[in-house]
Amino acid sequence: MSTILECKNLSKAYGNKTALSHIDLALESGHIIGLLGPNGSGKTTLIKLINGLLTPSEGELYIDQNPVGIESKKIVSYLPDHTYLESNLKVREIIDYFKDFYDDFDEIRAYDMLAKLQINPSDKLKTMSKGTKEKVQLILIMSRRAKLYVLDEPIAGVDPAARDYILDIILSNYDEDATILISTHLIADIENILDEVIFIKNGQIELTSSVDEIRESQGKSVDALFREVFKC
Ligand SMILES: Nc1ncnc2c1ncn2[C@@H]1O[C@H](COP(=O)(O)OP(=O)(O)OP(=O)(O)O)[C@@H](O)[C@H]1O
Repeated sequence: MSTILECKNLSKAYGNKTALSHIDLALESGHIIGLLGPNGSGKTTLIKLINGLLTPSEGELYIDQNPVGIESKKIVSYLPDHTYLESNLKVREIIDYFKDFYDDFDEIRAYDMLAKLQINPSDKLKTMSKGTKEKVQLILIMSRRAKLYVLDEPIAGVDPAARDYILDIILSNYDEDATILISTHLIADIENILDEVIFIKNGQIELTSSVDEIRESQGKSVDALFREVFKC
């Protein structure tokens, strides 16, 4: 197992507003990790730094031993918290774009997941419900053979009945030595697939732990511990 992501004394401020403060973090490959914290705690800021959409105010960030840049972008598959796909396109046209754009895009995997979720590749995005659009975007992101998947609120718009099914599909399609970092508020829905959690509060790491450790040492679920730690 190797370190897929490392933050050293990482800070980010927007003007005089500190969003992340002196974060030290190392993530091992081969795990599914929940990035959990209340609104405004710094999750999206960290995710944007990982993806090179923001630059640190201080400190360093390495992905698979490389600083964030062209090399790291080749191995990170990123699902942002908003839709950016052109809504006038059909799903199969977007798949063609992804194939051209990413060497590691696995078309067969994408069509297989679409079929399992009964999404017609000939449909245009603009004809789909918000939840179905989110499913399509997630399928595209998970169809890359990336080393690190970074998912910002992946199932927020998906109905509860479909969430487990989607999570199963994600799990059955990703390589076991890859890493998934998931930011979510839907902890109870997702905690069964998590190996590790990071609790983040006011831009600082409050806790990093394996899920098993939380259950064994605290005798509670991640969701219950989160509610306790972040009680308003
Ligand atoms: N562009 C910006 N300009 C100024 N402040 C910002 C900007 N983006 C985020 N912030 C601030 O940085 C802090 C962290 O925000 P961030 O979006 O990273 O939190 P989050 O944990 O992702 O929140 P949520 O769960 O609500 O999505 C917040 O206080 C937020 O107001």
